[in-house]
Amino acid sequence: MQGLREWLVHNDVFIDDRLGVQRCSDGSALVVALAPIPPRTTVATIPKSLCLSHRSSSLASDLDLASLDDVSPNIRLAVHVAHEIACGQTSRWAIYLDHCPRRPVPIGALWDRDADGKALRWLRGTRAARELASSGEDKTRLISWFDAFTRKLRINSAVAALSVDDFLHGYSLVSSRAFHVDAYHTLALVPLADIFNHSDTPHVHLASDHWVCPACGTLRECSHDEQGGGSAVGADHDLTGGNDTCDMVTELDVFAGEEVYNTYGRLSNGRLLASYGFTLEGSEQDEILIDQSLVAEAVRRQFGDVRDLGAEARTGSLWKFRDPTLSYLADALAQHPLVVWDRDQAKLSIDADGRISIGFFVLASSLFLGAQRGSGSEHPGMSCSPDDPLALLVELLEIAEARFEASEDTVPDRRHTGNLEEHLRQIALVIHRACTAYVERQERPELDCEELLDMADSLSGEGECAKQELALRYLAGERLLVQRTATQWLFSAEIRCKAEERIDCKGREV
Ligand SMILES: C[S@@+](CC[C@H](N)C(=O)[O-])C[C@H]1O[C@@H](n2cnc3c(N)ncnc32)[C@H](O)[C@@H]1O
Repeated sequence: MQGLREWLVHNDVFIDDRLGVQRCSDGSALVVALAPIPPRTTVATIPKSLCLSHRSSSLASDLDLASLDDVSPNIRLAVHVAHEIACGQTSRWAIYLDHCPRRPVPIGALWDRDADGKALRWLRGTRAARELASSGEDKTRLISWFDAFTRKLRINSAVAALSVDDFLHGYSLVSSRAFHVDAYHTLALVPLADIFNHSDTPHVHLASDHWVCPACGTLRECSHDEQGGGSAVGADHDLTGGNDTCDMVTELDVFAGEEVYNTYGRLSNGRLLASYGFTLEGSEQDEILIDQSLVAEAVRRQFGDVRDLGAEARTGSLWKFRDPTLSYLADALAQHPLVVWDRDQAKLSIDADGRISIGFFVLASSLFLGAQRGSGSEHPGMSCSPDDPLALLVELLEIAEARFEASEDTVPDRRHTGNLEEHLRQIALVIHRACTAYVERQERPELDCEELLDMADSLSGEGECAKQELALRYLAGERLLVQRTATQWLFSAEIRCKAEERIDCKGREV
């Protein structure tokens, strides 16, 4: 890595002497601390002019690439990166690119529908599969986009010689290594910053002034200010001076000898797998998304109601809390063991601790809460009016917490909670049913986390096997979380009995 370090220093990169860059036996690289480093230390500064972006690459002013303005930043930068790699030693970034993976990084987005079919099957019905679908950029689509793009190029265009493999390689580097730098470069490869691995409790983060002139990249006043910051590239770029750097800044104490981790963002394992090709065990940022249709169907089956709750929730007519209510609910849920606050009321999710989002709980409770609105029915011992669904909701949450913490039917005194207890039992069963249905849509729903991990352990090797192993470990993590959530809601013996009446020992509905 000495050659890379020299190249970085030669290009005005500052690297704290306490940082070491190491190459591992598998060819990957990482950053270690050679001595203790306190928090709030700037351990590296990288001039933005050294970042490889669509603004700085040797194709920056190539008119052939004007059509790239309409594609995603990932695809656009992938073409520029692929071209720089193809330039070989004539590229300004040759030494840096030599230290990047030479073969495509196996990010989920590039898994092949045929060759990696088994691995992809293990992802069926998971958050990872959802991430792959939502980006709209899988291998098949990328290949057809590239085909169409290159067909429109002039024969002697600088990018006409690129192969689809070059492009996919570039795409995998961009997906797994690029950062959003600022309003001018947008997405870019940032040498050195991209050697840090990711953690959900990172030591460093990348700091960069985002609000530069989007037309020329300067931090200072410029002629584009009067024009309202145009998007055309001016001839008089000024990328020098000021704090025109990307800085790596510590946010924790770093101890001598430990690996120094960055953060790529608050990313779920599904997203990490799709965009970076790895997952974190026990990640605090993990989150599973549950389809509205699953919860709506569970409500329908539990309460025997035929209304299409999913549609109601989608149109926002079900529940919309206003600002003062939002903070009240957020406070009520600050320490709740089963439900977590989320400003996005439409989000139905399970967090890394197995807590469901408030949107999930509200949808699961919707028929009950909705039925109370204006019903005039009395709830013995209730401190809220039946016309006040918010108070009812908070009361339900309080009882759920008390029941869960006590794990038995002793507190709070049932006489004071009246028939709310019975409604809560129904809601708990809805949540349990929705979680079970989530697993039912996945591959081999009868297998638990341990069994999936045993299967992953039995696989070894590279390529397709490694992808299958990754997919199995990912699925095992999801299964553990969803089954834990489902079980958490069976907090009283009565609910357990009711759930057992309709599911077999493998969690399947009977
Ligand atoms: C920005 S690069 C980090 C540097 C990289 N290790 C290298 O060899 O240059 C991101 C890639 O590093 C790997 N990576 C990063 N963080 C990781 C982690 N916590 N566990 C496993 N792999 C990780 C993944 O392959 C990911 O696609």
